[in-house]
Amino acid sequence: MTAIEVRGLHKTYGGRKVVDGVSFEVGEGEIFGILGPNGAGKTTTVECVEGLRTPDEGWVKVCGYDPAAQRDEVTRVLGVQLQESELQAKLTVREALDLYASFYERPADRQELAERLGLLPHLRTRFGKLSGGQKQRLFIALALLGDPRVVVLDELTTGLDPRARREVWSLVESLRDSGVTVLLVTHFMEEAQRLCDRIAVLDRGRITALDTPGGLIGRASAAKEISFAAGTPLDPEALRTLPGAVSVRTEDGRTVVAGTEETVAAFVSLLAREGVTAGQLRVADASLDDAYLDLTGTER
Ligand SMILES: Nc1ncnc2c1ncn2[C@@H]1O[C@H](COP(=O)(O)OP(=O)(O)OP(=O)(O)O)[C@@H](O)[C@H]1O
Repeated sequence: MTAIEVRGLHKTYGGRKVVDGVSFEVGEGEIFGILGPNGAGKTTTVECVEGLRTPDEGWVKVCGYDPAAQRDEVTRVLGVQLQESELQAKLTVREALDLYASFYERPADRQELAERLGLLPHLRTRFGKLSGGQKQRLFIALALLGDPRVVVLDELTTGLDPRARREVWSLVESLRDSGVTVLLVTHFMEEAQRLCDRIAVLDRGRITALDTPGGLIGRASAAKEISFAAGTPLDPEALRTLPGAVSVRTEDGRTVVAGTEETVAAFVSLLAREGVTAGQLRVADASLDDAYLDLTGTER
């Protein structure tokens, strides 16, 4: 089953195309990430999915409904994360839950939701007094009040400390486990790598890659990193000319060779040939960070 279908989306502001032919599908129960540099068109794209903006060209379906024309139907199936500025600082958590529950014919059980999101101890706390992690948990609760089949989360963990971020990640995973489809906009590679089943990399309004995190990493020109103690007696030139080697650098007292599977095999042969033992040898997969920089050619 397809939960979200986006076809040939275009949006122009002041003569500049900010979304330029974006198409993708999100399967039911999937966590689908949209990753890209500032101004890539991520928010514009997801706001077209939410029905908050109307595309110049192209169309969107959410659970088969058109967000622009079938608002009521879409409201019933889609949960949208609010931005911080959209809640009054003086509203308590309970009041916010009550207010947003009143928007739905059959809202989810508020008590159960508050419990699931760890908000029970904060029901009487005013929004303005909540920590960053608590605010985000409240936003997730509000997005889930209509018992949606699909939720859109835009930069959910921006500004959170690592512990709060991990808590929010666990919540998103539990959403998926309960069958909810998640469309997630993020700047964080670690977040995308951990949570997303598939990721669309958006750059200057176009999707430049769409794959699983593992698939994207596999496309990085240097899919493997070999590192070892810098004192290991190996000729730098011999390292640079290993087949598939992309770069050789020194980092924190270690020599790091970026390359491919072939580089790793050739490196092992080189050690055997030279009769050298590489101190503190490690071979690691490239990260989504490396793949992202390769795919967008942009610094985040
Ligand atoms: N209503 C608008 N009017 C004019 N320009 C806009 C409007 N909305 C967005 N833009 C421009 O469109 C481009 C894409 O914006 P968008 O917010 O979709 O990008 P983004 O990928 O979400 O960026 P960020 O990661 O910084 O949030 C930006 O250059 C932005 O300035």
